[in-house]
Amino acid sequence: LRLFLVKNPPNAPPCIKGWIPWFGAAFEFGQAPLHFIAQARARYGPVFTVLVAGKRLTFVTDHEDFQAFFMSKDVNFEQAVQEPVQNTASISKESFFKFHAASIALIKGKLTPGNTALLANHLCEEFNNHLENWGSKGSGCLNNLLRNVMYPAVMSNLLGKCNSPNGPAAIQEFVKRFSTYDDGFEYGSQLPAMFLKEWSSSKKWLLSLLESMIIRAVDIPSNESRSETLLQYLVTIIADKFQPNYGLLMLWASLANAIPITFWALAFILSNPAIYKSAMVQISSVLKDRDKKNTRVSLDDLQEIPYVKWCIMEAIRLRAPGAVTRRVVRPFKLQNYIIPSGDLLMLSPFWAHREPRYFTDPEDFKPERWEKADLRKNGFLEGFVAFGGGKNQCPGRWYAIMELHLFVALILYKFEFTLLDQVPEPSLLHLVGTQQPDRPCTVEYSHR
Ligand code: HEM
Repeated sequence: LRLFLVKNPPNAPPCIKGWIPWFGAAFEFGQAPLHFIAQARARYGPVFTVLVAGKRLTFVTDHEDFQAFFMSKDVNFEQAVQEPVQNTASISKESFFKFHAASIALIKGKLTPGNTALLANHLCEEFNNHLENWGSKGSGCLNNLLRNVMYPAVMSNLLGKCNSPNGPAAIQEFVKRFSTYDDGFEYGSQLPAMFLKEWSSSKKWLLSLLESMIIRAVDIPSNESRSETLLQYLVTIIADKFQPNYGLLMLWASLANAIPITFWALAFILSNPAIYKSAMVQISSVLKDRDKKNTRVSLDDLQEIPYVKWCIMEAIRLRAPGAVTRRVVRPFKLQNYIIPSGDLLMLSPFWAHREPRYFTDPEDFKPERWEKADLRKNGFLEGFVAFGGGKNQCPGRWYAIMELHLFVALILYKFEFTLLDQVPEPSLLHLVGTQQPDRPCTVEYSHR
C-alpha cells in the first residue's frame, strides 16, 4: 500500500492520499475499497481519513466508538445521503429535507414486527406461486433464479399485486433494469449521469414504472385490495412531484440488500453438509406433511425452525454492508482527535463483524453463535451492526428477517439442490449495501 499522509487540520486523524498524486487514494479505493479499509486501519490506527476525489472520508473502526457514531448530535444522516439521493433518485434537496423524515417514520411504523407478521401469509403465497414456475427440475445461476422469484413476490407484497411484474417477459425485463440500476447505484451516487449511460436509462425506465404504479395504486378502490400497501401510504406523505422518486428509493432499499443475502444464506447452507442437515432436520420435522406445491408456512412454524434464522443472521453478519455513513455537522471529538465539520464519517459493518473480540473465528459461517442472541425478543448479538443504528437504523429490518427466514425454509422444503460451482467470494468492489457474489454460481434443482 503506497500511500502518504497529507496536510490536515490540527488534532484531526491521519489523512491519507494515494501514491499517484493525480489519482489520489481513489485509485486503490476504487479498485477494492473494502480491502483498502483493512490495510489503512492496520497502518494508521482505528480512526483515519481518506481523501478521495476531493472528499474527506473519515473511518471509525473501533467498536468502542460506534455508540458515538450512531448517537452523537454532531453527526447527521440526512446531510450525508442527500447528494447521493439526488444523484440516484433525482429528488431535489428541498424535497428531501422536507419529506425524508416523515417518509422513514411511515415505513418504520408500517414494518414493525407486529405489522410485518400481517404480511407473512400473502408473501408465502407469492413465493409459492413464483417457485412453482420453476417446474419439476432445472438448473441455472442461483442469484438469477432467486431474483426472478423474490423481486416480483416482494413487490406484490409491498406495492400491491397490480404493481408486480406479471408473466415471465415482464419479470425478466424488470430484473434486467433493476440489476443494472443496482449494480451502478454506488457509482451513480457519486458521478454525473453523463458517465453512466446504461445506468441512467435504467433509472429513467424505473422512474416511469413507479409513476404508473402510483397511478394504479391510487386508482384501486380500497375495498378491492387486501389492505393499503406501503406504496399507497407513502404517496399520502409526499406532497410534491417526487412521489415516484421516493417510491424508487423504497423499492431499491427493499430489494437491494435482502436478496443477495438470501443467495449467501443458501450458498453457505448448501456447501456445508452438516449445516444443511441440521437445517433440514428442523424444516422436515415442522413442515413434514405439508402440500409441496402450495406450502403454507406460518410465523408459528418459523418459531420452531430457529436454526434457519441463525443461518440468515450469520449470512447477514458475514456479508454485511461495506459502510454506513454520517456527515459531521459540528467538530466531533473521538478518541484524541477532533474530526472537522464537513467530513463524511464512515463505519464498516463488514469489517466490524470480523473483529474476533466480538465474533470468534470471524470468517467462519457458524449459525450456532446466534443461539446466544435473544432473537425471539428481537435482540441481536453484541457488535452486530448490519442494520446501522440510532434513529436511522434500517426501518425494514424486521421485514427482511421474516422474509428471508420464510423464503429459505420454504425453498429448502420444496426443492432439492446441488451446487455445481464453488461458492463465489464477495466482490469487495462496493461500499454501499450488502456484498454481491464475484461470479455466477450454478445449481441444479428438483422439486421434492
Ligand atoms: C438484510 C437486509 C437488509 C440490510 C442488511 C439493510 C441494511 C440497511 C442499512 C445499513 C441502512 C442504513 C442504516 C444507517 O445508516 O444507520 C438501511 C437503511 C434503509 N433500509 Fe435497510 N437493510 C435491509 C433490508 C431492508 C428492507 C427489506 C427494507 C424495506 C422493506 C429496507 C428499507 C430501508 C430503508 C427505507 C432505509 C433508509 C432509512 C433512512 O433513510 O433513514 N431495508 N438498511
